[in-house]
Amino acid sequence: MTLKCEWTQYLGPGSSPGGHQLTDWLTGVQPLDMCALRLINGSFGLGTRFLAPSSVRLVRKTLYGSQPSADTGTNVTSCGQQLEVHHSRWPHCLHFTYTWLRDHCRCPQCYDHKTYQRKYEISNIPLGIRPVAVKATEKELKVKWPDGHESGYEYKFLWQNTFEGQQTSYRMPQLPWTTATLPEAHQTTASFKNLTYGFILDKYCTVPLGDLCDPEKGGVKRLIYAIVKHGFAFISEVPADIESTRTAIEKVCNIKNTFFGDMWSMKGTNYEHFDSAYSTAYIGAHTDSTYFTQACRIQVFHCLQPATEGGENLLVDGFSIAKQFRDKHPKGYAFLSSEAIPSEYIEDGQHQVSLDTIFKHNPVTRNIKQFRYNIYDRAPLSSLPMEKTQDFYTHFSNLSKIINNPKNEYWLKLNPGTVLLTDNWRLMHGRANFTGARFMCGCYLDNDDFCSKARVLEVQLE
Ligand SMILES: C[N+](C)(C)CCCC[C@H](N)C(=O)O
Ligand SMILES: O=C(O)CCC(=O)C(=O)O
Repeated sequence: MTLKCEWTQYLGPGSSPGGHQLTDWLTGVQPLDMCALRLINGSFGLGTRFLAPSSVRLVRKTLYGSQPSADTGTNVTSCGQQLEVHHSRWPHCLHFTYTWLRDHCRCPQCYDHKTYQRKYEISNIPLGIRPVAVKATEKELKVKWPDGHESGYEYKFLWQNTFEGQQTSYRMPQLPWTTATLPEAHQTTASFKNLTYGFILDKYCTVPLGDLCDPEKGGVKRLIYAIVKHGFAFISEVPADIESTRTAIEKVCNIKNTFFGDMWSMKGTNYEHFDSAYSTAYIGAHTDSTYFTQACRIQVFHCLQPATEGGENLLVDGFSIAKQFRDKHPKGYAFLSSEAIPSEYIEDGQHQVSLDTIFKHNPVTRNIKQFRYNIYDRAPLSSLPMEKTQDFYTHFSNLSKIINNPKNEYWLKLNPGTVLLTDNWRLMHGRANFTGARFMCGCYLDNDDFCSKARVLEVQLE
């Protein structure tokens, strides 16, 4: 049951501080479930409102406040220059400063709904702006400004676009794993010793190519969902050649062109690029492109021809490593989250350099956003004063011990037909040394393009 409340239309700016008279604010009971709005500042009026009982209690508390009026009990407590809005479908109320509200006006004069761009000059908004009237309708919060301008805000817009609203918004869970907690079907191949050739595909992490091609089947969304959740996923039933791999990946996202090319391939014999990836050597767990200021986001591998012997791939979850390292070595975690380390890539015509930390965090939530770890591509350690270098080596080698713990190593054998996608901002990869004509192709996807695709498909990212 909800209550229908009616508030008088009075109240203009300049009234005395400490509250304003509201009369007949509670007039009846209605079985309606709508938004509730509480006037904090009390310098303007509201029209007919529908309030949930809990909101009515809030309103009463506010109206009677700390200094209830002896006569009518309808004074409004002044709580600063803001509105507090409570919607029956919100788990908590939200506060809005008037400047924020004016800045987020979505009327066609202020916002171009065709280009999704703002249209006004911010310095034209007086920072002390206050509305002359506020009204909460079923659909939106309406605000009238002193110059006659009117703004309307849908409640969904307000919830989705405030810091406070975002705190409780749904985010796709990222599930850090060790080999003990990998999705069940993967565990059979979790240890290098027990490696079964041709890993078992599991329904959580594998999307057949046909499901990517048919929009009805939602394959792209499922694939992205799995990559966000576990840091990796597979596309199965892909013809084992470079062009078919390209076509399959392009269903997901544009391919990123780097100096390795858009689609690249490695034979292990010809050193097409001067990097150990183009040899037959063992490569320990690492993330790629630490030498780019923005590392490639997704790493794609399609093994078109397996090795005669060896050549298995290794995956290690960097977010799980981050957690283990932070729990065991909090000082080391703080050090490697704040001290920047240079990385580089050098070959004929190329000298790529990037200076950044190993752990990177979302500047607002502080959650880990990226793990950058590559022992091979570290540049000379010129970013730290010599007196800090001993600390660096201590923390870095402690980190490396955790990375090399077999409980974090998931080894798998890639076979023609199944394409592996890993989140290179989270997962490390590596490979065993090999013999034979192993032929691997793949490509990278850019961070911005991949995240954009995820958002378009409504996968809520961190
Ligand atoms: C993947 N692909 C074969 C194109 C390049 C491999 C580059 C490896 C480089 N050391 C890095 O970690 O970025
Ligand atoms: O050959 C492989 O499977 C992986 C090579 C590698 O580590 C890389 O390309 O970064």
